Amino acid sequence: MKVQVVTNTRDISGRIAVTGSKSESNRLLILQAQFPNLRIENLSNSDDTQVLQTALAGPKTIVDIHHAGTAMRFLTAYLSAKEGVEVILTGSERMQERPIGVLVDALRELGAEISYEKQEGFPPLRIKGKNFEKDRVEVQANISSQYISALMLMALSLPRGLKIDLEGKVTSVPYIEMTLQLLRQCGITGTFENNSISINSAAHIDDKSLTVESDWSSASYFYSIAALSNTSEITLSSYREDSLQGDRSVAEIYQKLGVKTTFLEGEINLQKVEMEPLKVLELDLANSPDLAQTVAVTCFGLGVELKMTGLHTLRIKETDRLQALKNELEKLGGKVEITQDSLHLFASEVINSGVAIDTYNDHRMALAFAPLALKVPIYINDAGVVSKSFPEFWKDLQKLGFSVADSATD
Ligand SMILES: O=C(O)C1=C[C@@H](OP(=O)(O)O)[C@@H](O)[C@H](O)C1
Ligand SMILES: C=C(OP(=O)(O)O)C(=O)O
Repeated sequence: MKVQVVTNTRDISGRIAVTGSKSESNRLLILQAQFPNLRIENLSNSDDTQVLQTALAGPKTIVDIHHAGTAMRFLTAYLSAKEGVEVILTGSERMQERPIGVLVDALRELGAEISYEKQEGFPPLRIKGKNFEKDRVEVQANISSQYISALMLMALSLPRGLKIDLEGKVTSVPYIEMTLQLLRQCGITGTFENNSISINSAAHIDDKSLTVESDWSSASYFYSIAALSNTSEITLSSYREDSLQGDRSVAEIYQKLGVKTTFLEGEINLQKVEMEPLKVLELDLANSPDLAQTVAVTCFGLGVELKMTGLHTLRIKETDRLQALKNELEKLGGKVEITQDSLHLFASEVINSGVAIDTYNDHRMALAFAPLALKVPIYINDAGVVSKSFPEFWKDLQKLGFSVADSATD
């Protein structure tokens, strides 16, 4: 479905309840599979969480996790350490291009029986569950933190727990810290110090109910709306100042772009404030890669030059996000230079109107470009992609006064 997004007002107000964090939800589901006395509140309603729930619901011979990176990586470790399991773990065409060799090598080192069904280093995988006896492994940490979180979530099932030594520059660190904090909230002990992680064995946990905080990556699109508006009074729930999510850094980033965040009881309020216009924004997003698209589009809309680094993981996500951003921002009239790990957007005053944005099977392309409707009418191709993380997004935009119309023509 292609949609046209427009808005007649640039004064945006409203109240939105955002779904639970998909990162927290998917970690807690893997823990719940091991400890059924764990209760989870405010679980994400994203596709990525639903496919993981379905995969964990009962034994299957083929598990298809579609586009969900966390589900693919977490299940690979979880299933390979489960004696008696025999399964083929697969995903979408794109998932079959997203590397998993680093995780498979680490698991094989521990005693796993995993083979590649098609291309070496990529899904689909044939997994035969085993009891692991080793308690120490080395893993390359500069490609995806999901490999490390996957090992941590499985580690507690090993008889002596697991020590994981991280090699190279560790990327997306807050996601590793989130995994450790959630383990601790369940009563499982562990440490993460000096590139070394230790997780202790746990056979059971006390009855526990944990509430997932709403998704800060999803909140970023409302920050972009606030920044591109004339005035904004947007309230989002349920958020807290002591979040486990690294993307909470969106609040500090958008402060520089004129958005003030006020933490209220379980909510945040986003207000556009008057400030001297920013000329250049420089950011290292190695800890918050999922914010890259949001920030790039906001800066383009505001005519701010943007120099982003730390983007080495973007090329192996739902699409090559660096190339996709360059393609679509240039269709709108922007000038963008990319390298393997950086993006430079030049300040521009012109925004082409009525452009149809391609989304490349990537939810964040649709989510990030839609707020630009505050500047020019815009079309979003394959608008349904948002359901990977944020199924309610188009309805929520309408609540804020945007018109989102099915554009069946052309
Ligand atoms: O562990 C997680 O929940 C995630 C880790 C990050 O991936 P990388 O570690 O591959 O950068 C992030 O981009 C992804 O959306 C979710
Ligand atoms: C990269 C993402 O997800 P995943 O890697 O879990 O597919 C994302 O949601 O932006």
